[in-house]
Amino acid sequence: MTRPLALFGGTFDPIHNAHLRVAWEAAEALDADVRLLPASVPPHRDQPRASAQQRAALVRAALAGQQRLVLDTRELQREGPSYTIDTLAEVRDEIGTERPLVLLVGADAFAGLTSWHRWRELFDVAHIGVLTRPGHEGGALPTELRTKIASRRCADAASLRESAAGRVLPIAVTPLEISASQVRALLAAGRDPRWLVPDALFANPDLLAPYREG
Ligand SMILES: Nc1ncnc2c1ncn2[C@@H]1O[C@H](COP(=O)(O)OP(=O)(O)OP(=O)(O)O)[C@@H](O)[C@H]1O
Ligand SMILES: O=C(O)c1ccc[n+]([C@@H]2O[C@H](COP(=O)([O-])O)[C@@H](O)[C@H]2O)c1
Repeated sequence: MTRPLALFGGTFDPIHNAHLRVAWEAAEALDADVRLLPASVPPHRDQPRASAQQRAALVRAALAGQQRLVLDTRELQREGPSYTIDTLAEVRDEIGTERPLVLLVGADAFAGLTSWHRWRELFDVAHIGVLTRPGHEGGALPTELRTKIASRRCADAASLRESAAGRVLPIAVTPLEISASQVRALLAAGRDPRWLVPDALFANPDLLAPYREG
């Protein structure tokens, strides 16, 4: 089996240090390349403060200087809600049927999986890596989701190399209690989110401007 490819989608409004650190730790844990995919029109939430192009520019700036985490802008090319099943299907077509593909989601996002568009099909196309997140430990999952994953759970990254899709792996990452909501609130209040977001986001004043405007 070849090395897995991992996809980490998000609204990234804006990207922050927890996104970066957990994606990095997942890349290490899985020995995978990780692509970060800003959603153009995120399903199931209010529309973001910054445009898709602005959020992608923030991700691009945040990732400068390293190669392991890569920006993938494919969701910006599609009309309508950025459904993850469509993204996975596109990537699966590109990489072929054999390579392990891993969808990375935070524990909070995973708990809401049964509300996602064609959620059951996600397991046909990819594995799911569930990243721990402070404040989202151990809550009961919906019964349907528990049933779906009962026989799919695995305990180590090596298991994800045995097939192309269909397993669920919990990935314990450094607990970092940072959220994009917190960063937006600081900026809206005229405060400085330094060291909650990468320094690169301050290099160009335009990057964080959408969050500072009244
Ligand atoms: N601190 C964190 N630890 C682990 N996973 C996280 C963390 N922050 C975000 N994620 C995960 O990153 C993905 C993208 O999250 P998103 O862009 O919505 O950020 P957020 O901080 O949750 O934003 P918001 O506060 O606007 O809801 C989701 O799968 C989410 O669960
Ligand atoms: O496909 C769906 O129906 C779906 C519903 C909710 C969230 N998602 C995806 O999950 C990822 C995290 O979402 P969010 O809202 O926490 O940024 C992001 O890539 C979203 O596009 C996808």
